[in-house]
Amino acid sequence: MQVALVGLGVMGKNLALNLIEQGMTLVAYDKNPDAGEELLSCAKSQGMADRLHIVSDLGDMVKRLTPPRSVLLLVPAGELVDKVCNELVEAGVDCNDIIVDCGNSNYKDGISRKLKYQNKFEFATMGISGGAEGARHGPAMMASGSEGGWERVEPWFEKVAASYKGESCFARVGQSASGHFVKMVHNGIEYALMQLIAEMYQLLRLGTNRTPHEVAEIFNQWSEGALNSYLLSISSHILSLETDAGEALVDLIDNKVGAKGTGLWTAQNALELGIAVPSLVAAVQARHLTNTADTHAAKEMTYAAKATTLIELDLDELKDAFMFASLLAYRQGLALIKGASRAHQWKVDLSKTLQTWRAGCIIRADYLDNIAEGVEFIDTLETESLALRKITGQAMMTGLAFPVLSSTQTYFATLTTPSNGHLVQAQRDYFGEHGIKTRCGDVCHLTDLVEIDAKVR
Ligand SMILES: O=C(O)[C@H](O)[C@@H](O)[C@H](O)[C@H](O)COP(=O)(O)O
Repeated sequence: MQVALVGLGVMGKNLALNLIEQGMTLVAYDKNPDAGEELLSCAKSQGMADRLHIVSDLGDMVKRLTPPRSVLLLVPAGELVDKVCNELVEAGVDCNDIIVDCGNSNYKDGISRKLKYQNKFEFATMGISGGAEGARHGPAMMASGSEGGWERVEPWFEKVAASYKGESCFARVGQSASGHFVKMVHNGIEYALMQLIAEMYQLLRLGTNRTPHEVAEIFNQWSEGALNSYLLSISSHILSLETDAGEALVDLIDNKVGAKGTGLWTAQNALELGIAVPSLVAAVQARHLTNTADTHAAKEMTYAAKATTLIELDLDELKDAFMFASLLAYRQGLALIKGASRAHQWKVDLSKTLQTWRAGCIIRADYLDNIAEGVEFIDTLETESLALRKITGQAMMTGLAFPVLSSTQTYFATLTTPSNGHLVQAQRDYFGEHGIKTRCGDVCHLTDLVEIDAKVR
């Protein structure tokens, strides 16, 4: 099986070695010739160079591929994807060929590209998760589209991808560009879980005066149980790392957090679709806040450092609260995928989606076993929901910031306690006559129910 790959950055280079290792013959290209050289020497050192052909331009790539061709793109999201697609068209790809955009592209670009290239070649989208390690040894692959080209490459990707309990973590999750939407939401959940773990660390370290090492120990214990997850394990490892001088590695790192866009898109699309994912949105804004100090606005807002308060914490309660909040982050993400699939008629298969998240990806976690049975069980977790409420209250008393923990508690409380929406509706009708709906279902105005002599001016 011959396949081509454009883009030999961190993900591209590692996926290339994985594809070759799985028996594919690979034609690879990167506009930076050093990237090709580096891949070739890696392949040589692993005795796999015979199935690798580095080409110096896309024209040569197309010539070397036996039709029908399969080309994977792992280039930065944006106009570069179109530049490569157009060059491949000039080089001779045709309607029998499939080009799969595997980068973190915005799904909206995926939708427009499917239309744009429909008479030139099959354009398909696939989200790949797992970082360098995942790409090399088995990533999660969230593909989409029902075109003929997939049947040709699917058996190979099922081998290249991670597997969980004998099942591949490659799947076509739905129609159109839903593969990129699902990967985007994967990253939105990733943001929330990373921030939640950082908040647990902050609460333990500054709220109870523990060292990074002691926090690493606690996370380690949690990883031995149902809370085992990739992000918790790497956080425990990071917190245990020290310099030769005995300094905690984390204390050498600046607090400003980067972001490449998928988290932001998740928040934007949720707001556009009117689907509440407060934990995922809070995680995006938490990153923005770490960069606020540099913004002009901050220069006008000088907040003197505030003292924090130490608290006593029940570690079992903290663990239950963390578990519950983590489950609710997935729940919000799955609700967003469901809502978008309905809005775009993508027929996204949530169980296939969850299967792709079982191994290889960044948000892989043992408790996905439970979620795969359906998220309803979350409502039965009384002890954990009480723990989240209690821990959130205690955390607030420290004076430290817990944007994801608190927004997750609020999300659950909003879904499980009486709403205050009736007053907000009354306010809207009072000043804007926007109308209200009574509990009996009648649509009217306040003045249809009571006499209002004089409104507040
Ligand atoms: O699933 C993955 O393998 C990662 O999510 C990967 O896609 C990348 O590391 C993120 O895009 C980083 O995103 P930020 O730069 O926005 O944190």
